Amino acid sequence: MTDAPAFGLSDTDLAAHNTVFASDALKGRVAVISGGGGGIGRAIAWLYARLGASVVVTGRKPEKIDPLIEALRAAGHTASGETLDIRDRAQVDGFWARQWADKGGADILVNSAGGQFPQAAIDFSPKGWNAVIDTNLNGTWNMMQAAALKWREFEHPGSIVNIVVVTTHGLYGVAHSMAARAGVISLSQSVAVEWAPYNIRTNCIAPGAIETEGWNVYSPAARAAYPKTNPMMRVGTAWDIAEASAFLSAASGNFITGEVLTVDGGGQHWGETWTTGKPDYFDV
Ligand SMILES: CCC/C=C/C(=O)SCCNC(=O)CCNC(=O)[C@H](O)C(C)(C)COP(=O)([O-])OP(=O)([O-])OC[C@H]1O[C@@H](n2cnc3c(N)ncnc32)[C@H](O)[C@@H]1OP(=O)([O-])[O-]
Ligand SMILES: NC(=O)C1=CN([C@@H]2O[C@H](COP(=O)(O)OP(=O)(O)OC[C@H]3O[C@@H](n4cnc5c(N)ncnc54)[C@H](OP(=O)(O)O)[C@@H]3O)[C@@H](O)[C@H]2O)C=CC1
Repeated sequence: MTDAPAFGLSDTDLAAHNTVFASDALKGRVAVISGGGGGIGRAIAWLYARLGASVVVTGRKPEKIDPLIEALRAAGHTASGETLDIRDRAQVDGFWARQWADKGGADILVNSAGGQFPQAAIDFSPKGWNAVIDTNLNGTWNMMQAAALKWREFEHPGSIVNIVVVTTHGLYGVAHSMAARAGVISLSQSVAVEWAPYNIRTNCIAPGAIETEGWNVYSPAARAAYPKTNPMMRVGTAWDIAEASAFLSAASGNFITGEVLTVDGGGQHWGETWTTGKPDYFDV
């Protein structure tokens, strides 16, 4: 079990957390979750499995994925996984080919793989910029297109949820990620139309400050300010995102496509998040 993470919910928490959904809300569905070993992806894997889905978790590090699969199976759920770098198109295509050839295809894709490092934009190195764009924009696209090609080939309906960030207001020190995620949102809105004839829905979730192990890249001072970045004056949990994602993936989302569901405690309307710490210039 990947228990007792430094930040966020443990497998024990996720196995027992209350849910508003019926236990068969995703019965018989196969859900692929990229970044499934991370904080939000792991919560999504637990919730979807508990709602009856067979979950397939992917990520680069087997040490994050393997214990999760073991824990899900020990709890009686159907789970499998593969190591996969979403930036590597050949790996992505190979994964989707195997998923359809040997593992029963897929109905749902959740792209939770992603991330960035906090730095003032003026100091970005070309390599750092490219790493974040490649991960969040190209990597997400690789997974989306590879999934959609299979859904078109097999004339099978599909649903995609992309986990992005709030790009409209108030998140600073991660301009590379803002650029990439704005790209993912626009892309998702475009293909929501283009792929509607294939019965593929594409939506995004924009989380606010959600306490997960992904917060390790932020300084203690930056993290300490996160609860005050929204009018609810607290941070959210990975479960908040998992339930929003389930809403979009399950039948409750059947008439929703091209949407961005913001789950940020109202932070898009009030508050600001400085991942690098707030510069004195703005501290008036
Ligand atoms: C509430 C707040 C909002 C929260 C939002 C969240 O999403 S939270 C949760 C989200 N979770 C996460 O965000 C997960 C954590 N994030 C990551 O894993 C990475 O940021 C990644 C997504 C870019 C992966 O990149 P990768 O696999 O390629 O890893 P790599 O290590 O090889 O880096 C490549 C290059 O990037 C550069 N560079 C990297 N770090 C720094 C830095 N601190 N400083 C400066 N530059 C940095 C550097 O150029 C480096 O190359 P070098 O110079 O070393 O040869
Ligand atoms: N937590 C928060 O406050 C917020 C999070 N988000 C976004 O939500 C998503 C999930 O975040 P969260 O769970 O908190 O972060 P985590 O860092 O816990 O999880 C992200 C996961 O993505 C995986 N990943 C990163 N790069 C790649 C890659 N190239 N190929 C495959 N997998 C990759 C990592 O797995 P591995 O290391 O094994 O590759 C990691 O487990 C991210 O996109 C994040 O930016 C958005 C807003 C706020």
